[in-house]
Amino acid sequence: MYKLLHELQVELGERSYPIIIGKGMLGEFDLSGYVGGSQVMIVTNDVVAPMYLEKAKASFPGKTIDALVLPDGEKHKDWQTLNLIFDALLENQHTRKTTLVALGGGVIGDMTGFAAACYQRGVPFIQIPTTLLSQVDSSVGGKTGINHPLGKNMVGAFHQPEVVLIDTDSLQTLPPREVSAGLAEVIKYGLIRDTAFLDWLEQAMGQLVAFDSEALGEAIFRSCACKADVVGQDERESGIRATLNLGHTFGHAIETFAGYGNWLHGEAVGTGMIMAADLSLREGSINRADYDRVVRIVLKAGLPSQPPEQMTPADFMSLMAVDKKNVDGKLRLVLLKAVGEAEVTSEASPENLKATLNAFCYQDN
Ligand SMILES: NC(=O)c1ccc[n+]([C@@H]2O[C@H](COP(=O)([O-])OP(=O)(O)OC[C@H]3O[C@@H](n4cnc5c(N)ncnc54)[C@H](O)[C@@H]3O)[C@@H](O)[C@H]2O)c1
Ligand SMILES: O=C(O)C(=O)C[C@@H](O)[C@H](O)[C@H](O)COP(=O)(O)O
Ligand SMILES: [Zn+2]
Repeated sequence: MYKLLHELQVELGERSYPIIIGKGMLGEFDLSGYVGGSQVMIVTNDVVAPMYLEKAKASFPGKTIDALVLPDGEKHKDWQTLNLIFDALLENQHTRKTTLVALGGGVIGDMTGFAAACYQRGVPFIQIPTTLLSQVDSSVGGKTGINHPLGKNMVGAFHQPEVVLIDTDSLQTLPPREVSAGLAEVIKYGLIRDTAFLDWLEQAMGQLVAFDSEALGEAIFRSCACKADVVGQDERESGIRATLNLGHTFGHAIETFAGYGNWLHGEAVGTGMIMAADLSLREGSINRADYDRVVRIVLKAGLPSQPPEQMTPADFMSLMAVDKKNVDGKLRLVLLKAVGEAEVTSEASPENLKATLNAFCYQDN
């Protein structure tokens, strides 16, 4: 029998939905009430399927279930793989009443959500995230999409799920590197809006990297609460939601430069948050002790603190020029006003930005 730990609600009027967090949920918790029609298509990958697909099927009693197993990895978050979802839906005669189910990490969640946003002009979908990163971040909020060779998440749609089901037991099979990657987004919430959470993370980090189930459950709950609150205020990123991008302007540039999948998203965000903190220090909005605090917690989570060796300041500048936050050709960055408070600004001094890039890149332009 499952154990329900927490239930939260993302408040978005008629698009509101619950986030259900517990242990032993997969296969035990009945999700069929969230499926409008009779058809379900579970989309997963070749790493997750052997571990969790049969269990996931058992969460939809009474439904006709098809499953699609995609190749694993960030490098497959692309048009070709997305098309495999449409192929499978059409080959199996899925109608407008079908429900897609994303079973896996953020890559599967983003692609399945985007397929759901597009298929026959939009069908419902359910998120069953199985990585720490997807449980604390990507399964909540309705950002869906794929990568383009020239930029991360450049093609996509906002499309909210019907429900997010989080089984914390699934984390026990994750490689340690993936837990660290998920912790980057967890730390992000502390840095942008919750100093009490950051204090807690500093003392709980040892347990978190050691897969302590209770600590992970708490981190997931508090992260989802932060994200649900932000998304509830600003579903389509016209304001406060952009602060969830702390570290991502630098981080997305790193992921694109390195070739999708060579740096994990969370690793790039970890280094990106340190670079954003360095720029915030140069801008005079945080002090040296704050900066050191950011570096310490990122390192304690087992994340990298330097971009790839071959990456130059010019590489950063050209890749950051396609960031989705930019307006009228002007870079907009998320910087720290304090530890626990973030702002989106296009006013960072070009000299300070140059100094940050020079400080972190091994190579000159
Ligand atoms: N939509 C959003 O709001 C949002 C937020 C953050 C990140 N993202 C996106 O999410 C992606 C990163 O997600 P991710 O870190 O989950 O990566 P991922 O989906 O690639 O999963 C990481 C690895 O873990 C494997 N895996 C999944 N569950 C497992 C389990 N329980 N046990 C063992 N292995 C398991 C996967 O197959 C994969 O190899 C990026 O594409 C990023 O851009 C989106
Ligand atoms: O939900 C959001 O909003 C975020 O920015 C969460 C990020 O962690 C996530 O990586 C997101 O996919 C980035 O979005 P993008 O619009 O910068 O591509
Ligand atoms: Zn992210």
